[in-house]
Amino acid sequence: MLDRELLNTLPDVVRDRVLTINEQNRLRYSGDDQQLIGRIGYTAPDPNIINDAVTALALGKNVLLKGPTGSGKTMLAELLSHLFYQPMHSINCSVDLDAEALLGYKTLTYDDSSNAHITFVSGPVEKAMKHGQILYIDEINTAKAETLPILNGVLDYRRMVLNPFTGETVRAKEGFSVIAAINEGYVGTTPLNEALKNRFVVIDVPYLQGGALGNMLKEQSLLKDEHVISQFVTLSQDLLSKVKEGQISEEGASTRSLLDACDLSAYMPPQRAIRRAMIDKLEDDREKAAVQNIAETIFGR
Ligand SMILES: Nc1ncnc2c1ncn2[C@@H]1O[C@H](COP(=O)(O)OP(=O)(O)OP(=O)(O)O)[C@@H](O)[C@H]1O
Repeated sequence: MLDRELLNTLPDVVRDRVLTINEQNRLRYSGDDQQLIGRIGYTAPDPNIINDAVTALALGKNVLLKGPTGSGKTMLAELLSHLFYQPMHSINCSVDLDAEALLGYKTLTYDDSSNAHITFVSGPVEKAMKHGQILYIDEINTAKAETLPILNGVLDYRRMVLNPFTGETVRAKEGFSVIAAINEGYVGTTPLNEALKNRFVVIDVPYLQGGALGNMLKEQSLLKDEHVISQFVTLSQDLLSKVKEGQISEEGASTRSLLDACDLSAYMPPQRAIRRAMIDKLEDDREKAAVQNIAETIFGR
């Protein structure tokens, strides 16, 4: 079901467009494809995030979600897939990502008479293009610079790619769209090449804060004590101030880690939960001490 409350936050023209695409896709997709349709779960720190991402996609733009680790970029991509009722094919980039991981690979198959055939198994880029569906490219800035140019033609007005393994020129069917995510400045990432970045509309995805964070923690975490949840919201706020002052790195204030700490706190004292889920992940001793101090101020020793 579409989330009516969420849809009502969108301007009329955008909402109508989403409803039309959603309805058309509902009639098109069944079975396997339905399993690739994302879930509702993302809470936006600012309603313009969803509004602008939906608008850009409805206009056929590529969307680049930019934000720190665990800020909900994948969840937002899933929500967009859900809103458009459009299956989503995902690629998790890394330095090992190669053309085969994007486009597909050849393999040997056997028919009923045990005769061997070489068949091509489509990768996520080819599948999303041929079916006119969503391609989600996670951590696009961890891929090797040599691999990404394959995507240039896919991302611009041509919407096509030459598959070197089959010799086929693949053209995207209507409805094909691309959502990518980057985590700028994180270890192991490189700044995204300008030509590639130029092909996207950029949406910033910051960490949730305040009341919206409290509601999300209430909904998603195992912790049900409202007072302790509000203490975690304060912890997050104080951590983000330290991030702004440059005392701790952005991932020290990750919503994902905060959620883990809340879950653990349902079964152990918050201080220990914070150490396991947040402090011990950090490399730098000064950062560890800074988080520890904040936690002690809020939860006591
Ligand atoms: N705004 C949010 N709304 C709902 N859940 C959130 C939000 N932000 C973070 N979360 C929670 O944190 C977890 C991590 O979110 P997600 O995997 O989408 O982050 P990400 O930005 O894609 O992370 P990474 O950059 O590490 O891939 C989710 O499973 C979800 O439970």
